[in-house]
Amino acid sequence: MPFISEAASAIKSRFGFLDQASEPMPSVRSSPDLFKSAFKENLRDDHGEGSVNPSFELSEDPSFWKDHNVQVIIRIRPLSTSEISLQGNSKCVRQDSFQTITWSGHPESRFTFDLVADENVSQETLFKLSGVAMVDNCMGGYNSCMFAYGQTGSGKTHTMLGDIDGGTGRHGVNCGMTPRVFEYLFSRIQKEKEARREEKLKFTCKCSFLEIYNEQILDLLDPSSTNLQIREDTKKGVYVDNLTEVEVTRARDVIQQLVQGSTNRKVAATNMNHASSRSHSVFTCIIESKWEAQGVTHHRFARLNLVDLAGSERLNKVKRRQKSSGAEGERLKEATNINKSLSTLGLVIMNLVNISNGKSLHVPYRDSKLTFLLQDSLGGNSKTIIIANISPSSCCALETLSTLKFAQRAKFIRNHAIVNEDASGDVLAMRMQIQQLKKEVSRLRGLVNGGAENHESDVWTVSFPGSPGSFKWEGLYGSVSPLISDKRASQKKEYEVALVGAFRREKDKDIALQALASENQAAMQLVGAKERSLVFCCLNLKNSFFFFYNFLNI
Ligand SMILES: Nc1ncnc2c1ncn2[C@@H]1O[C@H](COP(=O)(O)OP(=O)(O)OP(=O)(O)O)[C@@H](O)[C@H]1O
Repeated sequence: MPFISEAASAIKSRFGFLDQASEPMPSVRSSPDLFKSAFKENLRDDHGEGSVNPSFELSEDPSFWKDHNVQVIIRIRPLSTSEISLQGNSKCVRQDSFQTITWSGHPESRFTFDLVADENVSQETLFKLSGVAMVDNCMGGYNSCMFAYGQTGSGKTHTMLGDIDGGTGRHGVNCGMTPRVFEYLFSRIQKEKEARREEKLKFTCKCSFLEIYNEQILDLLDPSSTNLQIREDTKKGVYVDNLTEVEVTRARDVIQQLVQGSTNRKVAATNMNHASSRSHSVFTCIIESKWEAQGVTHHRFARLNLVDLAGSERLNKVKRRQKSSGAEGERLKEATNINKSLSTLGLVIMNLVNISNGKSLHVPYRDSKLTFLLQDSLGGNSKTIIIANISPSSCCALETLSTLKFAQRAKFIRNHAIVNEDASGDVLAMRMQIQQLKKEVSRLRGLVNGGAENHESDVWTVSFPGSPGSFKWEGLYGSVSPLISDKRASQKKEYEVALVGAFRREKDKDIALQALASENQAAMQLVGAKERSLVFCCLNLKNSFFFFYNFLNI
């Protein structure tokens, strides 16, 4: 499809892809391979042959998302030719294992993450390690978010979008996370629908695509709209007012939206002469499903956010470049806005970490559009993956250290993801559900009250909106080590979230039950009234009959 390939090249330039010819990435033959044998085949697929030597065992933990809601991955891109011409092959980082990386400046600093992916980790492998689980989480009803962080040119767009080949329907080696995620999402939807045909399982997926440029939200699927506003709603959560939502039923629809949105970004870029890196982009898909089981209709909902953040840049660099290019203050304004929103992001993360360590702090979500929009993904109801992209070159040592520090802090964020699910149905089925929910509540209560050690100084009481009563939480902030206290705090939070969800569902069921009961009562009254009017009619008829009978006899 010529449209797709034209637009694909538009995306590449709009999103800051450099032409491979002008900026070739040398292949690093001697670097270590991160993969377990399970991934070698994919690596061969992508690279044409198994040319890399494994040295780090990559251990994927299938139960990771059961115990965690935030995953932090470091992705190291290959050295670029310009970096090689500046500093040769000199690197500022050294990878020690599949989870640890050392920044080799002064002082030397070692960092541990959920995964460190070096320059040999293919797009496909990265997708298998993070994208697959993210889609699975969404299918399970969890809000999910992936965002790419890093300095300008560190590989964020390569990771999130890569090269799009919308025409053939097959992924190229450099195809990024987003197209792969949707390809997998729709294949899973198809399989689920086939496997659960008797439950009448139905899915609806709606996409939107926006950018935050100079603290203004622009709809990339409707270029005529400007400065859209963020709203908050108890039911919908945080959303952007008047943002175009397009229903999609297959991966190709999504790619079309990506292409369309990215082309709109390119037009803006041509007119305003700003590059892709000057805006944050957020591609969102809302996945809703509906099915029937035991007379109850279930609804499930999940929001998937894929975020390509603008790259940070030191302002003195921008000023220097501005002087040499003669560009007006626009570039500086962009860079200032980007740095401001990224530092708000950093502050939000720092405060969230301090809160999870027991401090009481305000989280400045509303200080930037980015953090306001992503507040559920940061410390809220979401399972979140942060891919921090870095350049290994010594000439980016300070930027790389700053990204590693950011990622390190982000590792301590505690999110509280819950399954977004609801059910409605007939009275009997709902009664059964209430019974089950009551059992769930008493089980959770037992866990909360019985699971913790008894620290008398730490007894406190919590009550939830709509809950039948309050419950006691004992022994949280006693003389325990910060690590244990942290674990307990997070467990407690999880129980709290589960309880709130259970109480909310129980309350909803009670309300629905009451509504049905009053409907029933009204129906009974109606029947009563009908019966009375029928008796009245019969009496009238009888009287009339006797009247005519007597009349005729006369
Ligand atoms: N893992 C990788 N393997 C091969 N090439 C890569 C990798 N990561 C990035 N690149 C290349 O590096 C260049 C810069 O990457 P990219 O445009 O993705 O950076 P970015 O972080 O999005 O930059 P910006 O913030 O300016 O938008 C591109 O040519 C891209 O193809």
